[in-house]
Amino acid sequence: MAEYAVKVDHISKIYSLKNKNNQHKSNKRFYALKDLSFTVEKGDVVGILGTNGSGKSTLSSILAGISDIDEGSIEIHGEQALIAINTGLNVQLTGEENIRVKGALLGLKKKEIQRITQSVIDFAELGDFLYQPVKKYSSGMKSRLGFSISLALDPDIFIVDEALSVGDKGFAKKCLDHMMKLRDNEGKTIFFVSHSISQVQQFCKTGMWIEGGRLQEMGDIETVCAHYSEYVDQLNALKPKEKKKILNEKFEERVLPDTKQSFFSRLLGGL
Ligand SMILES: Nc1ncnc2c1ncn2[C@@H]1O[C@H](COP(=O)(O)OP(=O)(O)OP(=O)(O)O)[C@@H](O)[C@H]1O
Repeated sequence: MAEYAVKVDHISKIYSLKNKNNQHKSNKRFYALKDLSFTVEKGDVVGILGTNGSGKSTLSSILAGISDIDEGSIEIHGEQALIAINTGLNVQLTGEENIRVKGALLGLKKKEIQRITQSVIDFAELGDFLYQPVKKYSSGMKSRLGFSISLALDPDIFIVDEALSVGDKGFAKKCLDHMMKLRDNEGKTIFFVSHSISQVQQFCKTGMWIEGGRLQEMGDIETVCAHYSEYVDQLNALKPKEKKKILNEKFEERVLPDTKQSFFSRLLGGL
């Protein structure tokens, strides 16, 4: 049996960019993630850091098996669950129906679905809202439901993408305490995406810093958090004009050269 939970080998994710008028996809392509390689051992708790648009959610959905990769390969050992804002819930259905649908999709028996429902009732503390359509939930309530369903399904690998940022502080603490128990007593593998450096530092063993779609640094949580904080402070200290210039350069580095040649360049190439 492999000792690692995840092995990622030179993966990239490419998106097509739309033209300015937003009507058609252009032939410009963009690296949301570029050439990432890393291994995560079973039982590790990895905090994923990075500024806006750096690629954290893209990586989360790849690790959860929801999004494909365009280059490289990925090996996952164990069942994964993504816990993210607005993911995995059908808003037309009630909370309780969402549990039943999820259970049925996973091929669970009626008794197991009942156990999960009870566990969600106890953990989410949504009261009668569990029987209301999810479209009537606040974002914090959706987070409570999504989190509680994933905990009850008991996967091997949790991918928590900013899911605690919308709930109230009490619920966030309850979730973190619960995940700490899973980390310490059950050796679950956890990926934890958050903009709260202190939360990541407190909870995770390993730090992963993604910047501009690339893996900037991975290692001991204290070191990675210190380097990332320093970078954010430096970025924030820049004048708006300088900051804009750097962000534009970083964006251009991620754009692939046009693959489709214009009519004239094809004509000239043929000469
Ligand atoms: N479906 C898509 N089509 C085109 N581009 C996309 C798509 N999804 C994400 N991107 C782009 O890929 C890049 C990485 O996005 P991602 O959501 O992974 O960043 P992030 O680090 O999670 O950001 P944030 O901290 O703001 O949540 C961004 O530039 C984003 O605009």
